[in-house]
This record gives sequence, C-alpha cells and structure tokens, in this order.
Amino acid sequence: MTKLSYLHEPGVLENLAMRYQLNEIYTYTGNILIAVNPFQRLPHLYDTHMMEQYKGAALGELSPHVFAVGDAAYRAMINDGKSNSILVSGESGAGKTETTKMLMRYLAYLGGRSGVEGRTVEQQVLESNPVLEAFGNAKTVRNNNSSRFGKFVEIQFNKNGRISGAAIKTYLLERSRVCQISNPERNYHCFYLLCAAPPEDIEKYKLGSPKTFHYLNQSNCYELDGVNDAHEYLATRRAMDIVGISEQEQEAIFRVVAAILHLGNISFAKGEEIDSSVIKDEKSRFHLNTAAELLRCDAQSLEDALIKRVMVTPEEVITRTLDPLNAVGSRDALAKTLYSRLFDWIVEKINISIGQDPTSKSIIGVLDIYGFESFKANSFEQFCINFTNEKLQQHFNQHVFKMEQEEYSREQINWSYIEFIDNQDVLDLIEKKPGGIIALLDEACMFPKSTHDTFAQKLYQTFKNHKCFIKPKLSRTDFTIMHYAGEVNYQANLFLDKNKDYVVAEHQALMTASKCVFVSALFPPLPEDSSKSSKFSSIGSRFKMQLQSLMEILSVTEPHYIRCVKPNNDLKPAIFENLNVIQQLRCGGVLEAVRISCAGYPTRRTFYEFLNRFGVLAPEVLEGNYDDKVACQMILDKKGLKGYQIGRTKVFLRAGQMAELDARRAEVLGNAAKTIQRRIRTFITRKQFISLLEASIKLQSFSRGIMSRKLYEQLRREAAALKIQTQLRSFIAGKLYLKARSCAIILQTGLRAMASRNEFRLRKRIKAATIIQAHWRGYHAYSYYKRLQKAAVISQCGWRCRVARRELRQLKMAARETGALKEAKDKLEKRVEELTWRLQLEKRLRTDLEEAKAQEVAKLQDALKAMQLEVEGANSMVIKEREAARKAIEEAPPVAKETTVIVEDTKKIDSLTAEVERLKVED
Ligand SMILES: Nc1ncnc2c1ncn2[C@@H]1O[C@H](COP(=O)(O)OP(=O)(O)OP(=O)(O)O)[C@@H](O)[C@H]1O
Repeated sequence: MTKLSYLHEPGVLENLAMRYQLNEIYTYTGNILIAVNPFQRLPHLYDTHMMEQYKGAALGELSPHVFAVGDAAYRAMINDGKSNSILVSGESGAGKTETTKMLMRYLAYLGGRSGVEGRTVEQQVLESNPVLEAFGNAKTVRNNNSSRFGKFVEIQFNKNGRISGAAIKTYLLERSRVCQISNPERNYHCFYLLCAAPPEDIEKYKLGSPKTFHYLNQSNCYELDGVNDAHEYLATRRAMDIVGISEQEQEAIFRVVAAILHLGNISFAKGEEIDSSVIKDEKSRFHLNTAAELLRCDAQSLEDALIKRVMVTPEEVITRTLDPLNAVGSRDALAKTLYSRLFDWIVEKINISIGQDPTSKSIIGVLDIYGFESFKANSFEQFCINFTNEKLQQHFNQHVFKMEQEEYSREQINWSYIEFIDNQDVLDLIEKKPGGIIALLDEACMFPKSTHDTFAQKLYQTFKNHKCFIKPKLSRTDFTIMHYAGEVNYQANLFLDKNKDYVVAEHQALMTASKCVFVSALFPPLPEDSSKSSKFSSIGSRFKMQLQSLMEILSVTEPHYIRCVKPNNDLKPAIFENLNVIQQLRCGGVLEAVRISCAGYPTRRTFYEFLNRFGVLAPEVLEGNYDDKVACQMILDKKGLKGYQIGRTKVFLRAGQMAELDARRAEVLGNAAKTIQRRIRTFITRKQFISLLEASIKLQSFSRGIMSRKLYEQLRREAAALKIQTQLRSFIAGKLYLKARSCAIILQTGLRAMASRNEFRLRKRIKAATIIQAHWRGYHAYSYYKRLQKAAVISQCGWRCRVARRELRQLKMAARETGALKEAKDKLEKRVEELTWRLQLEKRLRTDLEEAKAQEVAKLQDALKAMQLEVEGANSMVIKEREAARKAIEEAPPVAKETTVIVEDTKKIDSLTAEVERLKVED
C-alpha cells in the first residue's frame, strides 16, 4: 500500500478490492497487515510448505502474509532479544480468531520442538483454542463462531527461541448471553455440546433437547451449519485432556454447565405474602432439585438464595423476600456469575497447566480483541470495547509517530513541526480519575438512589464543555462520544446494572458451602479485610485496570498490527462492499495511519529510487555525473517544489508532491510513449498492410481462379445447351417439314384427284351433252321430218281430197247419167269414208305426236334442270374444294400453281346453257 503513489482512502480501498478479487487477502499498509476475510478455506495459504517458505524470509520479500508478520516478530525477538506483540483487531466476524490461530500455529512451528510427541507447551497453547471457543464463543448474527471475550496470549520463549510457557488473559466475557439470547443467535457453544453428549452423560446431568431449556429456547437456532455438536463435544473433551484439565475437573465443569441450564428452568410464582415468590410448579422444583444436586448444594438453601435476601443491621437480621421478577433476576445473576467464574477458572487452569516460564526474557504476545463498534443502540459493552480501541489507537499512534520520528532522526531531517495526532482527550473523558465517565459511573453505582437518569444528568453537567462529549438534543439519557473512528451514541439506561460486579452474599455463601470442591473453589470466601476496605467493585474499573496492565505489557513490546476486515455482512466469499470496508479501515486506524504519514513526509524514496524514477524529468542532471544527493536536489529545484527534505539516504516529500512529480513524469513518459507508440504503430500498421496486401493478392488470385473456373464451366454449359437447342430445333423443324411435305403431297394429291375428277366429270358431261345433243338433234330432225311428213300428208290429203271431189262430181254426173254412175257414187262414198277415217287417224296420230313431243320436251327440260343442279352442285363442290385448296395452299408453302380448270369448266357450262336456251327458242 505504501508503494502507492497516492496514499488516500480511494486508493487504499481500490487496492484492497483488486487484491481480494485475486484471493490476495493480505496487504501491507506500512507496518500494518490488512487481512480481508476470504470466507472460504484457502488451504494452500497455510500449509507447512508455506510456513517453510516464510521461515526466515525478510518482511516484504514474499507476498504479504500473517506468517510474515509472525516471522518478523519472532526474528525481531530472537535478534534484538526484545518482546514483541501482534495486535489483531477488527469487527466481529472479520477473522481475528482465525488469524490469531494461524499466528499461534506458525509460532508453535517456529518455536516448537520437532518430533516431540505428547503434551508439549505449543500443543497445549494450540489446543487451548477449542476449549476457549467452546466456552467463550457463540453464534451471533455477525459471526457463527463469535468470540464473546477479548484474549491476549503471551507466548514465552527461552533463550534458544523455543516455546517455554504461555499465559492467556481474557477480557470482558459477555455475561448477559448466558441468560438472554435473541433470534437467530445462540448461547455459548458448550450448552449445545453438552445436550448432544453421549446418553450416559445426558442421563447423568438429567438433560434433554436444547429446546426444553429456557436459556436456549429463546432463539429458534439450535444447530450450526456444518457443525456436529456431538463430535464437537468429544473434540472439546479431547482438547481439555491435552490442555491438562483432568477427567474429574471436566466432569465438574459440565456439571456446572448442566446446573446453569436447570437453573434457567426454575420459574417463580407469586407467594402468599406481598412481594414474595415461590417455586412455580413441580417442573420448576424438579429443575431446582437437579440444579442443587449438580452443584452439590442443599436444594432448600438454593431456593432461599434465589428468593430471599438477608439484611444485617446492627440491631437485627432481617430476611426479605423477593417478588417473582426479582427472583428471576436473582436466578439469572447466579447463572451469570457461575458461568463467568467457570470461564475464568478454565482460563486459569489452562494457564496453570501450560505453565509459565519465569526465566523467559522475551515473549510474543498475540492480542485478539474486538474492534471498534458502533451500532444503532450502543450500551456498556460497546463503551468498554471502544475504550479498549481508543487505548490501542493511542498505542498505535505513539508507535507510528515514534517510528516516523526515528526515521527522521536517522535521516537527520528537521521534523519539529509535524503535528502529533493524539486521542488523549477521549481517553481522559473516559478514564480520568476522578471525573472520567468510568469514575462517575462507579460513583453512581455506589450511590443507592442513583438511576440511569441521574447518571446521564451528571454526565451532561460534568462534560458540557468537553470537546469530545455531545449531549444529543432529543434524548434524556443518551450521550455521544467523539471517538477517533467516529461519533458513537450510547444509551446510558443499563450502564449502572451492567457495571455492578458483585456477587449476592447469599449466592456466595451457598456456593462456598457446596460439597463439590470444584464449585466451592469457584467462589472462594472473600477476605474479611478486603471486603471491608473496598466493598464495591465495578466491571468498568476492573476492565480499566486490566487494560492498564495490558498497555503496560504492550508498551514494552515491539508492536505489529494486523487489521482484519470483513468484506461483507453476508459472510460470503468474493463480495467486497466498499462502504463497509472503508468504515472498518477508518475504525481500524488504517486510514489514521495514512493520515499520520501524510502529516509528515508521507512519501520517501532512496536517492537511487528517486533518480531512477524521476531522472527522466531532467536528463541533463543524469548525464552531468553529479552526486546522487545533489542530482535529487537539482531535479526537485528544477521542478520548483518547496518544503521537501533531503535526508542522508532518502528524499522526503510532502503530501501531494509525489503526485506532482508523477504527473510531470507521466507527461514526459507520455510524450515518449506517444513517439514510441507512433513508431510502433507505423511499423505494425505497415507490417499489417503488407501482410494484408499479400493476403489479398493471394485471396484475389484464388478467388479469380474460382471465378474463371466457374465462368468456363458456365460457357461449357452454354455451348452444350446451344448444341442441344440446335439439335432439338433441327429435329423439330425436320419433323415440321416432313409433316408439311406430307400435307402438301396430300393436298396436291387431293387437288390433282379433284382436277382429274373434274376432268372426268367434264368429259362425262361433254359425252352426256353430246348424247343429249345427238338425241336432241335426232329428235329435232325427226320432228322436223315428221312435220315435213305430216305437212306432205296434209298437203297430199288436201290435194287428193280436191282430186277425189272433182272425180266424185264427174262420177256423180256419170252415175246420174247411168247406174254405173251410182256404183261409181258408192265407191266414191266409200272412198270418202276411208279418207275421213284416215284424216281422223292422222289427227289422232298428230295429237299423240304432240303429246309425245311435249313429254320429250318436259323430259329434256327435267334432264336439263338435273344437269343444271348437277352443274351447280359441281360448282359448289368446286368452290368448296377451291376454298379447301386455298386454305391448304395458304397453310402450306406454295408448291403448286392454281390451275384454270374451273374457269374452263364454267365456260363450258355457260356454252351448254346457251345451247339449251337456243334449242328452247328453236322449239
Ligand atoms: N483466513 C481465513 N480463511 C478462511 N476463512 C476465514 C479466515 N478468517 C476468517 N474466516 C472465516 O470467518 C469466520 C469468522 O472469523 P473469526 O471467528 O476469526 O472472526 P472474529 O473476528 O474472531 O469474530 P468475533 O469477533 O465475532 O470473534 C470464520 O469462522 C471463518 O469461517
């Protein structure tokens, strides 16, 4: 972190976040190690191989690690013969206990005796952890295995650097948890472990499910994820064996734990007298009896101790009864006292059995203590915790400042004006005697009529002008203290009750009288004189004294700081909540350390480093072959910086000066980088261009090859298609030609046939006409002959008639003349008769001839008509055929020429018609 050029909150936070994402959970900020809780097992970080690597490695040589801090403390102790301390702090769940365990493991590895089996000191030190965790840890909302006490483990080393003893000091166990828990938290683990113990133990202690005990069933949480209480019980007993707690002692410890559970189940009902109470029911009595039995005391005495108070006045002894509410309070007070005494006994026992080494000259102390706390509601516990942190912060400030001072002195620079940041004011406010808050609280506790109200008023009155004390406007009992890590508002309500640390005399007497040595040892009788001299003891002042002695120890040790950080409240890996972390860094004094550094000369560089880094700002100085110190001075003067200091080996810069030099350097380097980038870009671009060009040419030739092949294929296909088309067309044309040809031939044949038929028909007609003409002419000549013959007959008849009549007249004249004449007359008469008959015959013949002629004419006319019809039919046929022929010719290519046959036919018909007409006229 100190290598960051800009040491400020965002820089620190960003650095932590980035490292956390890479599972780099450790980071140095100067001499503080920041450990961000990974919330996941990272075994590779803590294996033996890792321990070997860090053994003897200088701090900073390897990656930041808790082992490196342990190693630095161990080396410093060995080399300088001085005690060291490692202060591990952080909020609940940040990983303090885990880190402390790692440290102890590493120190045991460094200072342990290899290959030694059995109960070695280092093993006992390590195994003390599970025992303390079973009795001092509980599940809270912020941590499933939260230590409810502070711890300082002092590991003693002999002159050979081997672990020779250890001492564990605990601070401020959370007593209220024994009787009161809220959902989803749990009570101390040991209660649940005992309820999951083997059946014989359960039977012995008359236990059952945790759900049946009032001290456990106030919350719905009974089990922990991934934790088997039955296994843990056995593991705890094993660890107890190792740390030297005997079987009988273990039995007694768990007997007391069981007794506390039974105590919690004792309920009270109102008694017959006013303000009195009685055991509520049989069930409660059973638990009372069991508790008494387990504590090896008289049940009646226990009952009396719970519900009665004895007041001794000079005159008499008064026994007062408690109402049920106060009886419950009395019961809980006994449970809390029992438990805290038990816890203290276990710690004490561990210390005794591990053993102290009075000859040890050097120790390494590991402090695992709660970090600064600020909740919505803050009570006495937070007050004590924050008081501790103020104390540690002061120690830290002094240490950091001292280191700074040492460095400045070493470098022989003037540091007189550096402001020392101190929190003495707050510490005075809290612990000053007389007049501090703790003193006022003790005073209020001793004064029987005091209430939290009067206590708060007293505070307001006393500190109304104190710059670190604020009275909130709207509250009558709250008060605010301005701690180094921020303002915290405390509720004074329960301060008085929580500060009182006395055991009710009846309880003390009861327990002291226990038949069990273990139990009675938990409550040793108070020395007569001491009880008189300081009757009152308060948690606050006891804690203050504990802190005092802790600070005394720490002040003679070389401190190393580990700040544990909880990256998120979900207790999940890989989540880094910035706001949460920055708050913890502020509270953990990390940013305060940054601030202290910034107050002096936060950045310092050796001459070599400085020239190496900023030589580029004045190349002429580098070339000038000056002394390093002079060269640094020249560069700083050239850049016009003021207020810096040049030490013996280092340049010391004020806050912000490094940034300024960096900006200039960045500018110079930026320009240089731009030139290099330009050249490189040109080079790269040219290379890219050439390779692109080559590639594109290759690509083009390749694609052209493909295209040509495609084109050739297409042309080939086109040529083939053309050939196929030609063949097909010639085939179709051939077919068409043959069809047309055959059509033409058919047409020609038809036409020729038609012409031949016409010719034939014409000839037939001519022949018929000739016949008709011959007949007609025959008929005509015949009828002419007949007419001539008839005319000749008629003229002959006329003539003969005339001759006959003349002869008849001559015969008639002769017959008259003689009888001959009469014969001649008869003969003549006969002749006349015959001639008349002949005339009539002639006439009839003529009529017949006339009729025959008329019939012949009619017949001829019919024949003519028929012929005309035939001619017309032939004509229409000719027209039709002509039409068909024309169509065929039109369709077919002209092959044959039109003939004139029809015209000739028509002419012939016309001449025939004329002939017929002429014959008619002639007729
Ligand atoms: N280095 C680590 N590697 C893996 N897990 C860790 C590490 N440090 C802490 N954890 C986890 O975080 C949990 C809380 O750690 P731990 O009990 O040490 O916190 P704490 O600061 O001691 O809290 P509290 O003040 O409540 O006792 C542990 O139970 C463990 O699961």
